[in-house]
Amino acid sequence: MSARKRRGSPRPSPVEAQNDALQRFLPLVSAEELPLLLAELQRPVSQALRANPLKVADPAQALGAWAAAYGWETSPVPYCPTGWWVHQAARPISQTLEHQLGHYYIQDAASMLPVELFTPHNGEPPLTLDLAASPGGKTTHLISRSGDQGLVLANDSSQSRIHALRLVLHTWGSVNHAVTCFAGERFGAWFPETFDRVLLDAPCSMQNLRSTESHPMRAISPRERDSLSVRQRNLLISAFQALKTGGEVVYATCTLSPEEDEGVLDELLRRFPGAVEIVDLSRRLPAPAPGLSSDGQRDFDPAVQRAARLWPHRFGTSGFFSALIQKRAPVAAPEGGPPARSLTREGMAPLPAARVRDLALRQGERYGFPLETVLENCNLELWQKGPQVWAVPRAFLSRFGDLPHESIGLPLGTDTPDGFQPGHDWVSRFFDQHRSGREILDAAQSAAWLRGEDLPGTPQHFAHGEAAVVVDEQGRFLGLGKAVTGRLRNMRPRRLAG
Ligand SMILES: C[S@@+](CC[C@H](N)C(=O)[O-])C[C@H]1O[C@@H](n2cnc3c(N)ncnc32)[C@H](O)[C@@H]1O
Repeated sequence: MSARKRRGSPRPSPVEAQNDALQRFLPLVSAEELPLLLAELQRPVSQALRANPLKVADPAQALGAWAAAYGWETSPVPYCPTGWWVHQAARPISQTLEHQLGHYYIQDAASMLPVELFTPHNGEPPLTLDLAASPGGKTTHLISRSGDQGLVLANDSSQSRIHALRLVLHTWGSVNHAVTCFAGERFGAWFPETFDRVLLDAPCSMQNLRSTESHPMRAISPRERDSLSVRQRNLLISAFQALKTGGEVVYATCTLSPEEDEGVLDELLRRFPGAVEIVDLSRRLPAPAPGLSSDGQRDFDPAVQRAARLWPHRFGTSGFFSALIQKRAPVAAPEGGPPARSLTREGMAPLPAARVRDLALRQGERYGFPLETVLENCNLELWQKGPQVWAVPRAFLSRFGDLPHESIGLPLGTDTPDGFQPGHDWVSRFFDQHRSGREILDAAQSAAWLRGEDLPGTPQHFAHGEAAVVVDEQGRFLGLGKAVTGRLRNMRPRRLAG
């Protein structure tokens, strides 16, 4: 039991925690900016969303259509072309079909900055490591930025947060990713000089000056802060070692504590002199938001001012910190290879070529879906695990084939006694390419279907046990159905019931 509990003193409320943090940060804000910060903190922060270019061909056009349909008042997030604030909403942004389908992700606007900082790739699609990824908001952004080409290795050390990460990536429709669960500190030794991009969205004290219902601020002791900054430093060193020379690391936190922000960058610069280049972000942002030169007790390396410190009044966000770091020279890394467990030991086996051809033929005949072309364009192979068939990234197999993983790629579907049943997330991702085998529902039927009900009556165009792609009158994907005697059985995943 903690000393506080033994003494019976109550924990500071989120508002008290926010006030404490504000008092601590006040000396770091200039006299001219202070009134702006205080005024900003009186305003509620607007919700924001980021559109999914894997599923939405023209994000701006889609945003316009959603705004009209759901009564949203929006404005663009200036540094993220796929991001918008939603200031007013007749229908909440968390309660739409498009949200369920992964057409957009709800994300604080500050959190849209870090991934936008990576330089656009040209040539080979990038090999990306997301070192602390759960629940996966920024992982989806990394996947959008690479067009789901190359590979995103999404890692998080917390087993209890892996399920959420996997779900977010499957809903987003990503195929070229793998999920692992290791301490991020190990990657520098396991994979030195390997990745083109590394994102470290570090575990932090969340002293961001905005306490919301979903993310209440809590008080942090100096001891806790110190131990967090040691962890952040070790994670950033590991991220830097795992990066290829010439590659980029983005370091981000959702805290304004200098010990966890500029202080961590300062230590990286000292650790690897001559190898670390902190990129000047002043021209990359709509207005300057420089890092601090000092925390009041010690002066930092002047290079850390090139980072972005988002006091809430800069862009109307929560407090946030981000830096883009380039690797100019190789650095020493501890020795030690990664653990290995073959895919066969995981119960996975490559699908024989004849079975792939057969599946492709049936998918083509029934849904007009060009399976082999999609596998080729996305650089995927089909593997079987139990009754499930998975589309697995070749980039994972060739580089990390034996690395124990939590999941890789996306399920294409499942073998059932009634034949092959396509996977919901697969069809949702490649919906436009499933041109036939559709069942169109009217408005009343669609509403019932979305409540999880079956559709009464035997569907005409489907053999017994066959899967139908169910759409509404606007042509939106409502899930898959299975034709059985007397009804179309609702196969929407239970997680979407509501
Ligand atoms: C700020 S959150 C990441 C949020 C995520 N990037 C997103 O955008 O949705 C930090 C994450 O770091 C993870 N974490 C904490 N210590 C870690 C470590 N040593 N190695 C890897 N992950 C760690 C936590 O489990 C937590 O999920």
